[in-house]
Order: sequence, then structure tokens, then C-alpha cells
Amino acid sequence: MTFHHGVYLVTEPLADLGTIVAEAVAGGVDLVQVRDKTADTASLIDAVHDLRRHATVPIVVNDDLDAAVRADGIHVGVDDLPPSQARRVLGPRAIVGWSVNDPVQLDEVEEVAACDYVAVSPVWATRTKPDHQPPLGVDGVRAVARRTDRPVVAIGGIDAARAFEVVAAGADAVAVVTAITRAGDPRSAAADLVAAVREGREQR
Ligand SMILES: Cc1ncc(COP(=O)(O)OP(=O)(O)O)c(N)n1
Ligand SMILES: Cc1ncsc1CCOP(=O)(O)O
Ligand SMILES: [Mg+2]
Repeated sequence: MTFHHGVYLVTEPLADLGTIVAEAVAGGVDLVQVRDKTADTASLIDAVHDLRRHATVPIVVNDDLDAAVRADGIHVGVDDLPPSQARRVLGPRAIVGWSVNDPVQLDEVEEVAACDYVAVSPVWATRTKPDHQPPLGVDGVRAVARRTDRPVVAIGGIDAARAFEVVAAGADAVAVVTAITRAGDPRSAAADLVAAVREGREQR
């Protein structure tokens, strides 16, 4: 997975989600994850099909392998199905993302080898995921980036200023929910994140 612009949108269930996603993609988002912790498989598949009309970029599904079969891939965390098992089912062309909340989890070499990116989760505390693990901070991003050759995605409490900071520290991309979904103008919010990622890369 190449994060060309370095911005990854994770969705939340909102009535006007299609418009938000279309605007975010126009602003430069590289990848969209459908995340709705209350939705069943059929609803997630419907959401993927609906977002296909709005997004020209790949769409992955959070957690749900049966829905991911109908999308471009899956994102799993350390308490979910392991990436190696998702890869076995979805095949070599699927996008398989894995998030860790401790750099030591990268010692699971089979899992790292099976995934297309590793997310550092969360970098900062966020109300979007109330059950998140303790935040890893910018030092956590640096530690994960040093320990893996996989693209590193930073998630949790990220805005444009923080996007610059985590990318300068070694992240390849940032994943956000509310910085785009709750922005007055999702297209310019995405474009601001793209610019911050570019500046962070120049800083390295
Ligand atoms: C890009 C990205 N990073 C981290 C997560 C969180 O995954 P997980 O810890 O499995 O928590 P849930 O999202 O399932 O609540 C993510 N979804 N996406
Ligand atoms: C899904 C997820 N996983 C770790 S933090 C998080 C939510 C990030 O949301 P926000 O960008 O609004 O802080
Ligand atoms: Mg999960």
C-alpha cells in the first residue's frame, strides 16, 4: 500500500457520509476505512457499495472479514482476527492493515509480514474511540517506525499540526476520523492534512 498523499479517512456513521467521503477524496485522501462498531455485516457491505459511488480510492472495512471480502481489504487490531488469517482469506491483492498499541507487538513477524501497513494506535487520546489503549505519543510513532519496514500510519487525536509532527517523527501517513468528518469543509480539511504531511516529509 502506497500512501501517496499520506491521508487515510476512517469513517463514522453519519447521514451525509457519502458527500463527506467524496469531498475528502477530492481533497486528497488515499484510502477510506468503513468503521461502524454497531453495524452488522450486511450493513457494512451496503456502506461499502454506497461509498464506491463516492470514492475512487480503495475502501477497506474495520474488523469484519465477511464484509471485507466485498471490499478492497480489512483493518484489524491486536484483539481482532490476526492479519495472517485475514491475508489467507482475502488473498495477496487485498489491503490488510494492522494496528498496534505497543512497539513490542511488532515482534510477531508473521503478522507484520502479512500486513500492508502498521498503525500506531492511538498516538493521542481521542473521544472517537472511548475504549482506546493508553496513548503512545510521538515517541511511540518514532519507536514503531524504527522497528518496521512497513508503512506506518499514525491515528488518534490528529489534526494538521499534529500530522506534521508525527510525519516528521517517521510516520508515512495519518488516519483521521473527526478532523475530516466533523470539519465544516471536509475537502479543505483533507487538503490541509495533505499539506501538513508533505511538510512533515520535507522536515525529515
Ligand atoms: C487505521 C486504524 N488504526 C487503528 C484502528 C483501531 O483498531 P482496533 O484497535 O481494532 O479498534 P476498533 O477500530 O476495532 O475499535 C483502526 N480502526 N484503524
Ligand atoms: C478508530 C481509532 N483507532 C484508534 S484512535 C481511533 C479514532 C480516531 O479518531 P479521531 O481522528 O477523531 O481522533
Ligand atoms: Mg478492531
